[in-house]
This record gives sequence, C-alpha cells and structure tokens, in this order.
Amino acid sequence: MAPAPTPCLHQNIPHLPQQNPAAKFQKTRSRAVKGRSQQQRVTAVAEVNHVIQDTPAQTRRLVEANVPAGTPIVPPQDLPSRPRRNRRSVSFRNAVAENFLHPAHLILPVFVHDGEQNIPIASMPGVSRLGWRHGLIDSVAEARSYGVNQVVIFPKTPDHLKTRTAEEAFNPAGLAQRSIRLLKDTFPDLEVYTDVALDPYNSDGHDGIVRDDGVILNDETVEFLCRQAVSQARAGADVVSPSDMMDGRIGAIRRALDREGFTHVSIMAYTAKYASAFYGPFRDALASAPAAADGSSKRIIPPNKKTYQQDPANYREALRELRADEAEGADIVMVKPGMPYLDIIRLLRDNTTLPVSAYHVSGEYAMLKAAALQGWLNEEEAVLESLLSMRRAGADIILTYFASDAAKWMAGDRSPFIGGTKSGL
Ligand SMILES: NCc1[nH]cc(CCC(=O)O)c1CC(=O)O
Repeated sequence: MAPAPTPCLHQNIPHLPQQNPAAKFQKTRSRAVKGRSQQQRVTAVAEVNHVIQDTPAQTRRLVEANVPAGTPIVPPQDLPSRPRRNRRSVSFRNAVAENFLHPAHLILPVFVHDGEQNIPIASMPGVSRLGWRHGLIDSVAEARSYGVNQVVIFPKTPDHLKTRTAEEAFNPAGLAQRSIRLLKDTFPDLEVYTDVALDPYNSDGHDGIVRDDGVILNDETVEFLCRQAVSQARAGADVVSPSDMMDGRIGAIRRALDREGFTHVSIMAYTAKYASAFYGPFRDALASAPAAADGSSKRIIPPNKKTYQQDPANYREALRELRADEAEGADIVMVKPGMPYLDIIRLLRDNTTLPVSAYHVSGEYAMLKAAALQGWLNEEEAVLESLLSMRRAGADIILTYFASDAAKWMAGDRSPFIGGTKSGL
C-alpha cells in the first residue's frame, strides 16, 4: 500500500534529498541554537520529519529569524512569482495601487425641508432633513472644507403641496428651486446637481403620473420632467439628474434645456436604476413611498416601481438603457444602487466613453451605519473600502451620504487619497 501523503509541501521537490536523516539534522541545529525553546522547536521539526538542506546559510537564518517556537523549518519554495513582494510596504503598495479615491470623486446628497431645524432621519443615523436656509448651507460648507464640492438636492415636499400631477416640481419658487438659488449665491463654484422625477411632489408617490387603472404614464410625465428640469436650470442648477426611468426623457430634457438657452447645463442620467429594496430609508426621508391605495376608490396605485425601474435580475438590459441615454445626449451615466450592482458599473464602464457614476444609496448607508453603531464593523475602513470598490468597478463619480465623513477620513493619515493607507507596515 502506498504511504499516506504527507502534509509537507516540500516532500516532492526533486532536488531536495528525500531521506535527510533526522539525527544529523537535529545535531547540527542543536549546536547552532541557544536556549531551550529553540532546541525544542528544532526537535519538533525533526520529529515531523520535515526535509531541509543543511547549509550554513540556513543554520544562520534559523538563529537570526525571530520566528515563534514551533514554526516549521522548511526550504524555500521554488516560486518565480511571489505576488507578496509587491505588497511588502506602504510606499510600495501605494506605488502600485491600481485605483484610488479622492474627495473630488464624491457627490453629497442632501435632504432639505422648508423649515429651520435639522430633523434627524431615523433610518439614516447621522443624516438629517436640513433646514434649507441654514442647515443646508452649514452642511455644504463642511463638505467643501474637506474637498467635496458637489451636491445633489432632494427636497421634502409638505403633503398639502402634493398633487396627482405633481406641478410643484416646476414651481419657480418651490423648495428645490429656492435651495439651488441659495446654494449658488452662497458658493458660486459649487457644482449643484438636482433630481428630476415627480415622486417627492406626487400624492401617489410615483415618479410619473398614475392613471386610474394604475398605469404610469410615460410621455405625459416626460413633458412635466422637461418643465421641472428647465425650472431647475433657471434656478442655477449645473447638472440635472433624471431618476424617473421614463423612456425618452433624456433626449426630451436635452431639447427642452437647449431650447431655453441652457446648452451648458449637463444631464446625469440615472441610466441603470433598479427597482431596489435599498431605497427604503430615502423614501422615509422624503415621505415619498408609493401611496397606499385608498380602499374607497376604484383607483389602482402600484405598490412598487417595477414597471419603470429595472428588474434586479437583469444585466443586458442596462446596455440597452445605456445606448438610449448616450444617443439622447446624457453627459454622465449612472448605476444605482452601487455595491450590489458592481457588475453593472463595470458593464457601463466597458461600453461607454462617458463618465460613469454610482449611487451608494440610502439602504447601503443604513446597513453600514447600523453595523458600525453596533460595533460590528470598523466604520471608517468599511466605508472607504466600499467606495473604493465602486471606483475599482469603474465608477468615476460616487454619490454617497458618507461623502463628508469619507473626505474627512481621507484628510487624516490617508491623505491625499486612499488606495493604500499611510499607517501600518
Ligand atoms: N426618483 C426618486 C429617487 N431618487 C433617488 C432615490 C433613492 C436614493 C437613495 O435611496 O439613496 C429615489 C427613490 C426611488 O426611486 O424610489
């Protein structure tokens, strides 16, 4: 019967003697080492019958190496490629890092409301609905102090201003429009992005107009999205971001902006936006979830957004949306959510020359924050790794509620960017 295979990796290396006598091995080592623990170590090694070439250099290494007692003594593996050589020091790791994260990559989403206080959002610890006059300005000033100079505004509309056709979306004196104006007056060089969709203004809680039988109207909605985008551009928006997923809205908005003289205003298209459970906390923040059907009326209000947002099962479909948005004039194409959809980020990156953005959404924030608050994750490391992963997948720009914190952490010992860190061996 063949002997049981030994666990020693080196047993079969042909140029090593297969029968190295344990006695000679132990005697040489005993002379070379001082102290009981090393003696024991050598004995233990000899006993498990490891093979070693007995050269003076190896003897010297044994004495000098500060290895713990019990470490097996083995000859070097015959390996031409040792990837660990390129990971051996901070400087070297940083020199060969393939991707990095910088505050310039980040967009901070901000929730505003038409009041003075900042109101914490229960499902997003650390994030508040900001009072648009002061809280908003303070929060943006803080982000800028860490190098984040891009924000996207989400207004919370009071219920009495919501209608089935969401006209508040293009009220020139609406909260979004006032917030844009105030931000641009206060920080002229700030890049202000807006959300283009009807849901925060729609009493039915959908991104489009809901017909009585529950169909979300496409082309009629697009007409209102165009008015909304133009009113945001008029207020001073730099980038309008349609998040509604109606067909043809990018081209229609581009034409509407150009017609009104806003050829310089960009469009960041939510290109591959999935019908995701990870938007839950956002809908809490804006009270914008699809409305419950009113039992007394015959109207149908779909309980989810699956007739316009993409099915999480789908991959190829993202390419179809990409081709449409590119042809219609998008300047930036977005994938949303972020971490669960890294494959889609890579798909878009490999199929367009446009910048790709990724939205690290409210539910992703909530998950990381909850684990961090429990002490189950190191928040700083887990967040920066998450953001870096989206960069690695191919995102140029990342929308994240962690933008200020991440930029602050990057300004510490990770300055001026993270890929590797400056601390540690
Ligand atoms: N059109 C609205 C919109 N814009 C951004 C988000 C989600 C952002 C987040 O969860 O952080 C949503 C919610 C939705 O589609 O229901």
